[in-house]
Amino acid sequence: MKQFNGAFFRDLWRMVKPYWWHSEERWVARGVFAFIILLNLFMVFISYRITEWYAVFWNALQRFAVNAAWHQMLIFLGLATLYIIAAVSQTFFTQMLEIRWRRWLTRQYLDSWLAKSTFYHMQVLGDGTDNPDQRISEDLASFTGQTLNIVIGLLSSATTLAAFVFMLWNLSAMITIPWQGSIYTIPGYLVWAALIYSVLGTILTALIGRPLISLNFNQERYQADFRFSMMRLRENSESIALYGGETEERHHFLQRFANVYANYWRIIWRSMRLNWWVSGYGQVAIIFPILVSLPAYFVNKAIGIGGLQQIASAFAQVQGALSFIVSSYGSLANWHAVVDRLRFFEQSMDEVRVIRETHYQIEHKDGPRLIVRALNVRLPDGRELIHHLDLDVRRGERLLIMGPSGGGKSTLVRALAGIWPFGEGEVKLPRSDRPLFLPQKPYLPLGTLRDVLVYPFGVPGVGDARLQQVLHLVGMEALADKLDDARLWSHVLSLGEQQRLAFARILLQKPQWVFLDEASSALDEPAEDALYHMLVEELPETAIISVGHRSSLLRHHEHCLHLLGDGSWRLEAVVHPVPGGQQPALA
Ligand SMILES: Nc1ncnc2c1ncn2[C@@H]1O[C@H](COP(=O)(O)OP(=O)(O)OP(=O)(O)O)[C@@H](O)[C@H]1O
Repeated sequence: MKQFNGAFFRDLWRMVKPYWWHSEERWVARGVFAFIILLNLFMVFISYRITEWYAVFWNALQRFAVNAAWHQMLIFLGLATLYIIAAVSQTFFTQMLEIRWRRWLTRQYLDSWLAKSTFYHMQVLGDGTDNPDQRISEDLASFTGQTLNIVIGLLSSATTLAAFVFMLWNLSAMITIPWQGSIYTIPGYLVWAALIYSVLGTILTALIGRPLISLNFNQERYQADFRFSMMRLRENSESIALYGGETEERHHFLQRFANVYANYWRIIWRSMRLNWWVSGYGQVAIIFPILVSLPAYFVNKAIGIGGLQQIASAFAQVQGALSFIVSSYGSLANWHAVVDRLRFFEQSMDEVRVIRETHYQIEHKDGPRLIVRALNVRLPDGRELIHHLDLDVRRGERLLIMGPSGGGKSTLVRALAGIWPFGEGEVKLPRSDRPLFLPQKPYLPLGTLRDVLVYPFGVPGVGDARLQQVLHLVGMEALADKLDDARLWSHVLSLGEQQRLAFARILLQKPQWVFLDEASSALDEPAEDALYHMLVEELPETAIISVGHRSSLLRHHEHCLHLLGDGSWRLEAVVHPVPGGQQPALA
């Protein structure tokens, strides 16, 4: 069992406070919560009245008082109607509060996760947070739902318990026990009987059922493992089919399913033991309150059938309230785990923020062109990839970055884009220009081909004719009539075709600055050549900064930055020969 210590409650408070104390929705939330508590108190009051009603109604039946019995029927109808209205409203308002709280938290978490590329930095730093998507989609739902249910459930059980303990205490005065010629009254006799019976019963239920908590927890884990293994097959279907790895994969799936199967049998056996006990205990609960009240009924005839019914009903209420409190430890353990996971996720985001603020000394400023001054690019462990880089690129100029594999070319592009958090120096770029950064593997969002083409900024007012023209320019005219097809484009198109679409994006967005990180590496040389030609022709004002390995790219660039792999670098002008002459060379 997890510890409900100071640290846990501090964590919980940090998660609860922003919505209930600072958010713009706090007054609505508090109002709805107060109303739910009022409804709860009202329901306890009605239950109390119904329990009293038992006595009056059954006594009327015992006396054969027809009119009184009918009258009591009408009273019951009124009480039951009120109870139903309160119960339905309580569920409605609780669910409303839950979804509003969840919406608010989801927005907060999404904002923190997406802000300043935190999602990317968490991955770069390998901070150990598994599945942030699950934290946001599932854990936030569990957190809001469970927190409200636990708080409201415990409050309502405590008031029920107090009300019916009070009732049983008063009824106890009527019960006298004859013993060796004298008559005794035990103060609160029924209360003690109810408490001892319910507490013992619920503790035993809890002890027998306790292993089910970890068994159910494991079951979820095994199921998730099983599902995840199949998801990997879906993601890597082509490679697995090419390798012919089906037998191996089947073996893995069945191995994982074996865990699901074995654990489920443990659940079956444990549930059976629990059911023996719960059914027996439930049956005895019907007779036990009557049994302890019989002396009062038979010996001194202080209570009638009605009194017995009232006692039985009050007993059931006390038992229900106590068993909620005792057995809620199961949901409490689950709730604790959810709070831990969310706090861990929050802390990871905070840590990334701190690291970014302390390590990120690459200043990004507004400037007339791309100006890089004294830029050191580092790895997360502080190792220097590029030392003291100075660079100046004007609009319309084209720079090629070359160097050995692992020399830091992509990392430099990341640093220029402002998403690489390690290093120091200064990068200036005109703030009003929206630069476009294209990685080697283009990201194709889910949606229609039109959505894919205008990602990420959108192109207001662009018509089909323009989209088709652009597709034609990048050699993808075959897709011209598929603008509204919604497919998993990243799976349908080859890497080269995806890179062509990325070039189409440049033509549509017309950025002033384009950074191409091996963005044409999957194309053959003539195709790459044609795309670069077209780019220069269509967007002569745009600066192009490319990363590439092929020397054939030199002919499209005016300067070449060589990263030498040891941190040093060399900037050279590309000498373009007269048409028809040899390949371009470096000065
Ligand atoms: N998140 C990271 N954590 C640690 N090291 C990293 C991380 N990302 C990149 N590196 C390291 O930084 C170095 C430079 O990587 P980068 O991708 O910039 O090289 P590159 O010059 O673009 O290589 P290639 O030509 O193969 O694409 C590599 O040694 C790589 O392992």
